[in-house]
Amino acid sequence: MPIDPDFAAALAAHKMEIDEPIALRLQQFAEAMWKLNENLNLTRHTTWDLFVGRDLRDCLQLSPLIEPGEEVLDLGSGNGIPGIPLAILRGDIEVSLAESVAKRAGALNEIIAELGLPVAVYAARGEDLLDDFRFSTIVSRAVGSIAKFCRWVEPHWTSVDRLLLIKGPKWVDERGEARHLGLLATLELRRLASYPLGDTEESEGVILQVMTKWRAKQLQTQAAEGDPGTTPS
Ligand SMILES: C[S@@+](CC[C@H](N)C(=O)[O-])C[C@H]1O[C@@H](n2cnc3c(N)ncnc32)[C@H](O)[C@@H]1O
Repeated sequence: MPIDPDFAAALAAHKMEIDEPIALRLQQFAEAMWKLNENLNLTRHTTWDLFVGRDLRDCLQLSPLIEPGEEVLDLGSGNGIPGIPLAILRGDIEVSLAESVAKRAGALNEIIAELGLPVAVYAARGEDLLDDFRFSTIVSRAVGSIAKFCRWVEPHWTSVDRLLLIKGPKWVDERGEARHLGLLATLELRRLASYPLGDTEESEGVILQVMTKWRAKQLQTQAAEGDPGTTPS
């Protein structure tokens, strides 16, 4: 299968250089997802320009923030973003997807099978999985506010090291809300990446890392002692 010229043009327009074998896998993902979208309402990003400029941009910003060997859960995977592109971009990590709507989880399973990716799909609420499984990082986009995530994960911080949340410009308001509700008192929130979204000049995407202050301190101590630990700070 050759690279779709419109996909190649969108990558060039957004100044993204991706090795051809990886680009072909990403193309296969987008096409499989769009096919299922006709019945399942998985995405409104149905052009190569939106797929590259929004979806892929977020995934390419997220990818380098994850360490080799990490076990990553995409919570609220929906159309598979960011989890599936992440699994394509990073063969050195283990990706699982959680999607609470059974039909969408079924669609994710179909896409995973078509791409032959070693990714587990759970038709479940992501936070409930933390009763039985452990992940080093939960990644998520467009699922809930910072406050919502703090509440979901609050009883489960022994089952996850950190959250990496992809957010748009409203993240500052969300942080204010979470602070106001006292939900960040024992947590450290850091902005690890910010990048233009291209909608307007001011429109910015960010990747926020949330972890317990206790865990952040532990990682700092490990770094000072020359032990890389399991997740970066
Ligand atoms: C707006 S979609 C976002 C899909 C994708 N992450 C993206 O960025 O395009 C949100 C998805 O999260 C799912 N969802 C919401 N809360 C969830 C939870 N606690 N656990 C698992 N899935 C959840 C919804 O069913 C929906 O499919």
